[in-house]
Amino acid sequence: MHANVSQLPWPTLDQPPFVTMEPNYDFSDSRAESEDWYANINVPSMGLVDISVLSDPLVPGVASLVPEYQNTLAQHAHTIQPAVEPSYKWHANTPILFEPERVVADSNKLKAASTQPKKQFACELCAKTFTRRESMKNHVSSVHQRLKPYKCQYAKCTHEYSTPSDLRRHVREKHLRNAEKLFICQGRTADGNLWGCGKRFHRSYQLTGHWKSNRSQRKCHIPPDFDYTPIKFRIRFRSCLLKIHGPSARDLAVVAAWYRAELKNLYILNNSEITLILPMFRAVARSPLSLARTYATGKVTGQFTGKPGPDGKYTVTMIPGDGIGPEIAASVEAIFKEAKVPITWEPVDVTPSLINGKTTLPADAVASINKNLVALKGPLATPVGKGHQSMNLTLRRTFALFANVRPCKSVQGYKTPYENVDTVLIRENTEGEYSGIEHEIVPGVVQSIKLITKPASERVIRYAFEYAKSVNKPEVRVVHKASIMKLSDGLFVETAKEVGKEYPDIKLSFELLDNTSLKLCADPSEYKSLVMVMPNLYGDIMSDLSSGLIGGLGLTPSGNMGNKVSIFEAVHGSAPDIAGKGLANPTALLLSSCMMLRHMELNSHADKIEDAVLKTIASGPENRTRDLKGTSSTSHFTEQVIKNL
Ligand SMILES: NC(=O)C1=CN([C@@H]2O[C@H](COP(=O)(O)OP(=O)(O)OC[C@H]3O[C@@H](n4cnc5c(N)ncnc54)[C@H](O)[C@@H]3O)[C@@H](O)[C@H]2O)C=CC1
Ligand SMILES: O=C(O)CCC(=O)C(=O)O
Repeated sequence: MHANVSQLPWPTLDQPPFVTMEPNYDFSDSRAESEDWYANINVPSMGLVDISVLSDPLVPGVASLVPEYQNTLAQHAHTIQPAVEPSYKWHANTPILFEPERVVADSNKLKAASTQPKKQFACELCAKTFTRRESMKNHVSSVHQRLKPYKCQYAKCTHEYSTPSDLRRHVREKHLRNAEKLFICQGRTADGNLWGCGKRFHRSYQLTGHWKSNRSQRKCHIPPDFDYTPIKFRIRFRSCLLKIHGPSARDLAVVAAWYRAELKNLYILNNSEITLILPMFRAVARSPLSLARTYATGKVTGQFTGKPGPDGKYTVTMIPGDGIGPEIAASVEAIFKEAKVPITWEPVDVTPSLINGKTTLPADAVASINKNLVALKGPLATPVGKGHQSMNLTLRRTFALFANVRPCKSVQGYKTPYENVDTVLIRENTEGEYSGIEHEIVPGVVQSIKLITKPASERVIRYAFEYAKSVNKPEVRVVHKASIMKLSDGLFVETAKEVGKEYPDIKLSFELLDNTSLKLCADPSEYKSLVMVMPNLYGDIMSDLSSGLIGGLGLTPSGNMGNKVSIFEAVHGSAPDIAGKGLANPTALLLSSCMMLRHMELNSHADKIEDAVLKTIASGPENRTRDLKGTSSTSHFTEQVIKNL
């Protein structure tokens, strides 16, 4: 039978998958980390099984918390991928087949091999194996001596080592002595058993009665009666590195499923990955889980550099906007006040003025945004077919807000035809069809110029790649119509191909806009694992289309990102049909404000507000606004969010 692991049914989890423990094993012995060790203890083995099951959403959280680890993550992008339940990703180099015959064959091979002297000490830097540890060490020092590619990643630590195990030892001894809440679990599965060890971090768990230690020998023994009941895991372990070796894909799946159910953050990694990201885990283990950024913005550009005032509060420019703008802005302000967000709003007016025939922003508004570097904006109405240019576009051009990030995520508790929609598109925000270069050639004939430039295409496409990296999405998809607009969209596509070369770990794909529209409507699940990037108008349209998939424009936030300034706003417009009636849904602006808070690194406030908003929507139609088939007014919704804070 050849069944691919991903075809196995997702296991049911009535019981924890571990029953017995490996008694008194000294985990400080590095042999535990080599494949040969498993051969020694005669586990019928299909080889070292490395699976990369990552529970989203920690990776983006990690990346945002410790930017210097982004490279590490990028290097391992091929193995570190967010798991999309219920499938799991297996190590790229280790195709696993659920193949009982092979297990038997493998164990026969092992038995045969055990009669010969074993070459069980592998050089970690090349493929050579040795029968004696000393020979292996001699080989390392003579062949690889001068190479010290393994650098300690702790801040201010400059140690470099030639082997991963040396680096590992250094990290353990120098940096992890006082680690808290970090659990490294090394295990194997056989008949569903798992054993593990907290190494010498057990003290912080206070699992008294279960752990014995001999600190002088730096050893930790797991007594045979160690009780791994899930409740302890649930309480104690927030981040867990779990390494599983085993003969049965199903066992691995059960363990993975169990841990995913019990732990918010689970990574299953191979040895070298563990070494590399250990410090990162340590940082994360000490941080709130809330660092996971759901409505995230890319961290590459638009980094917020503002500083709080002497009162500890940040000043943020508030543009209430037109139509429903003031109503939804008031809702945000009320909720922020109750949530005690350390922000002082600086309201500004952006009524346009025509100076030398150009639509111009009021100088006060420009000064405020330049000073505060961040703004929250309600919708601004633009007259159709006449009158001033769009103030929305003027703002984006004035502050060079070149990338518009538009995430769109199903709202739990509000049912729509598709569940688990999770798309993100990045819209070029300064030119394209929105460049506003239009003229009448002769009466009845007008020309509108779609301006596409290489620099603008390049920066938004690079932003899309960096964004994909930071939220751990493996693919960037360029949405275009270069079949028709061969030069303009053609330039966008060609630029993407060039930029894509800088990101070999991220897949670059292309799709015609009409096809994307069809596919998004027919089944948006494919778009979960990628970031779309596209010229301006396409982004505008596709983001409204995406909003339709999750319940409408009242739900979708956005961020206009520049290198210095960023402005956050809902995707929707001023909704003149419901303005002043108390019917507006403030969710989109609230979620935009959460994006803004995360951009400002005020993550816990963002989480608190986002949770309260989503909880309110899920609580029933009486607390939902009319656009979500509810009966609530804007003010009632706001009160409920405040109650749920
Ligand atoms: N970024 C911005 O400030 C944008 C401004 N606009 C401007 O907004 C004005 C109105 O444009 P429309 O085409 O009508 O688009 P719109 O987005 O304002 O409204 C479209 C539909 O969605 C509903 N809707 C939108 N937001 C809602 C919310 N928060 N709660 C409940 N229902 C909501 C409206 O009632 C309407 O039925 C125009 O002047 C347009 O130029 C349009 C899009 C974006
Ligand atoms: O400025 C406007 O009226 C429309 C702006 C727009 O298309 C957008 O924000 O998506």
